[in-house]
Amino acid sequence: MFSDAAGEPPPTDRPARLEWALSTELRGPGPAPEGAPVTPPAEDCRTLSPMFSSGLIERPVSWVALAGFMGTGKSRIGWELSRALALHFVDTDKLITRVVGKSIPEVFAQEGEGYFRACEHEVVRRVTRLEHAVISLGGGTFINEDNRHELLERGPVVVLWASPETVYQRTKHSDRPLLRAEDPLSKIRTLMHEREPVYRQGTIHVHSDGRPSEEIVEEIIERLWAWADVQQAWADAGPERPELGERAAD
Ligand SMILES: Nc1ncnc2c1ncn2[C@@H]1O[C@H](COP(=O)(O)OP(=O)(O)O)[C@@H](O)[C@H]1O
Ligand SMILES: O=C(O)C1=C[C@@H](OP(=O)(O)O)[C@@H](O)[C@H](O)C1
Ligand SMILES: [Mg+2]
Repeated sequence: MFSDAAGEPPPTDRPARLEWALSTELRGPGPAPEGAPVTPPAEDCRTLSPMFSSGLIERPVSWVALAGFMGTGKSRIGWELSRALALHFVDTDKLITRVVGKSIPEVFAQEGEGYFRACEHEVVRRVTRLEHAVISLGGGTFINEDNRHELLERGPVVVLWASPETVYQRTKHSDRPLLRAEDPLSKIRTLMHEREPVYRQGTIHVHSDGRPSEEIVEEIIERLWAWADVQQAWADAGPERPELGERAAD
């Protein structure tokens, strides 16, 4: 059932499978996620342009993760953002489905949520070591404290936000195991309310309600430039930078 583009069977143990799945993902951008515009690349770019790691492309960051509730657009916006910034794209859910060899609903049903969360953690540890990548997380990935810590240590985490109603509209025809309920909208409201304080710990927050994806991507890039400028200013200030208390009094 599984073979990579070269026809090689994947390894059987999980860490090696993870490396294998990542290497196949990083070979090229793969198909656009559901709903994303399929814009033909300027050149055949199964692999990214050699310029992408050469320092010749100006971009605010060379690694960024997208977090947020289910249906806020992490997978789609992440893919579009990766095209705009000429970075690799990794969707952690997609990676898990490749590693385990099952869809996300099958993993939840057959292996249990705990197993899925363990896979998620392994994937986080691996993707935080990548260079030149946009990482779209699953909705629960950032909720785990260890994952959150590792991600925020690595780089900016952009949190996408949407109202429960928008999330419901965007997810009602898909199978998200956690949203299988008699009243999915209530389930969305409850779970979103529980998770909201944790999502607030992200670096940059962007609303996605009623906005076309291009506009969201544009805002993320602008906000990443502003964030990178601040990081640079702090780095330039060196050890003489004021303590937090002094800054607050400025
Ligand atoms: N800004 C947007 N406007 C309209 N539809 C969107 C937008 N962002 C995402 N979608 C659609 O909503 C659905 C869920 O998006 P997805 O990227 O899978 O969300 P997530 O990964 O956060 O669960 C997909 O069908 C996607 O095309
Ligand atoms: O919020 C969550 O706990 C989950 C979100 C899903 O990803 P999306 O946010 O991409 O739908 C997927 O990882 C899994 O169904 C669990
Ligand atoms: Mg997703």
